[in-house]
Amino acid sequence: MKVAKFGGSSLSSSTQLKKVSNIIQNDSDIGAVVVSAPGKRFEEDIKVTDLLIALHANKITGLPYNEALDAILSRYEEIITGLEIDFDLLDKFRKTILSYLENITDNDRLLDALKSCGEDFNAQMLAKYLSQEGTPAKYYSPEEAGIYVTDEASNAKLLDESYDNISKLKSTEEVIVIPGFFGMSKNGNIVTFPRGGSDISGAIVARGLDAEIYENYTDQSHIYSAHPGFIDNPHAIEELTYREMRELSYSGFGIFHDEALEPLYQVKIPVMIKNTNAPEIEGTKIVSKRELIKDIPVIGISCDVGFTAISVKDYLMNRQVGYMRKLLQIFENHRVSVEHMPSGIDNISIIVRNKNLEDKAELITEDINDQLEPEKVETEGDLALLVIVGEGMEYTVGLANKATKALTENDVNIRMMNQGASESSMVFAVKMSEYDKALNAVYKEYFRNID
Ligand SMILES: Nc1ncnc2c1ncn2[C@@H]1O[C@H](COP(=O)(O)OP(=O)(O)O)[C@@H](O)[C@H]1O
Ligand SMILES: N[C@@H](CC(=O)OP(=O)(O)O)C(=O)O
Repeated sequence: MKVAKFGGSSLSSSTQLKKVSNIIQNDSDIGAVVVSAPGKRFEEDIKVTDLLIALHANKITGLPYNEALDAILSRYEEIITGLEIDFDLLDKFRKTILSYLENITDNDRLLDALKSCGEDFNAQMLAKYLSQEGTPAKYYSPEEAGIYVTDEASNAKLLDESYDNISKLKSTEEVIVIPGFFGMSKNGNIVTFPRGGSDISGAIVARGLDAEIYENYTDQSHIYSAHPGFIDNPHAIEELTYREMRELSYSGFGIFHDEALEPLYQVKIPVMIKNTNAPEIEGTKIVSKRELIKDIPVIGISCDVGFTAISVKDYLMNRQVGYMRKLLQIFENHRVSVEHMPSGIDNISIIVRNKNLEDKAELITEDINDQLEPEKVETEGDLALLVIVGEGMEYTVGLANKATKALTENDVNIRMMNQGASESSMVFAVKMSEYDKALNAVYKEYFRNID
């Protein structure tokens, strides 16, 4: 049995929902479907999840919200009309949103409940349409499916008992349709996963139902070796491992959520990335282990922007026992998580994401000066990280040299570099303004002779 997850780009309009329905009807192995909210129909369009977030912002700041509500409902009206399904659904959706707005007093809880509507309504519409088209389908809310999560708003983590609950759905005769992106806490709150989290829901359902394969449908036929928005005609990856995918999606490959691999890797359910607009193309497979390809040690190069390096220089740092612990403690005290820490004998750089650092750089610097009394503390913002990933890198000599050569020849100033302990990744920090140039230079160096 397969579990198929369809992303926002696959469900952005009635035309897209019809394609999704065709895929399900033509593949009797698909036993369960997880859906996202309607995504963008064109470049400047707004995802329904973002419209719901805007509605919430209006509500909590006391601004009128009727226009925001109408913008959301008009997306569903187009789909209901195009699919010619029961028009009463639209009234039901309006009442659901209004009841959340009227009854949920806590702002964070209200945000999660509103965000959940995007996927929840899509799942109800798809189940109706499939049944109408002759493929009996049954909608299950996450609560009905037994998807229970922790109670921290917008940061759901799955409770393990959910897998047993979901497995009870195995005997369902109809195609199961479940909304992605949220679960229910034991306190009865709707709690969403982080953004892009329908991929996580899909993985959870695949594991709960012991699926043979988890198909993840999007608007690309493959995962490419670099973001197709930045590299022309990038190399299409046939197969990559969970470990490679996690590194790449954590650092910029937005096509599949890095946390969606966690439910899968122990039970080794493979993931197929497929295109809703071209389902006949096989796609990219994510597996627990793969054959290494001799001439392709690097599988992908991702690039992510918005980092700051806080660098500390202290003579004989290496001789001071507990120095790193004290330094890291300062970041922990400010609740800032650390991404990388390249170091030398007398210096160390702590690299953090700007969105986690917020405006705490000065306070952290003050604490470092007070508690460690180093020679110098420097902060450099506006950095981008280039992450080069491949299980084959461990066995190939001269790969770092290739990257530094390409960057130097293209006048890109390398601010820092770090080789992961696993030897299956390397990280280069460059100025944010140079990341496009850096990515193109390094990509060409590794993939010049590979189509
Ligand atoms: N290496 C990559 N290969 C393919 N797509 C990528 C890659 N990196 C980023 N993307 C982006 O991921 C997008 C698909 O992910 P997402 O927007 O989450 O889709 P969906 O709405 O289907 O869930 C693509 O349109 C593409 O812009
Ligand atoms: N709709 C949610 C969850 C999600 O996974 O969406 P998508 O499949 O479009 O990435 C979001 O926009 O974050």
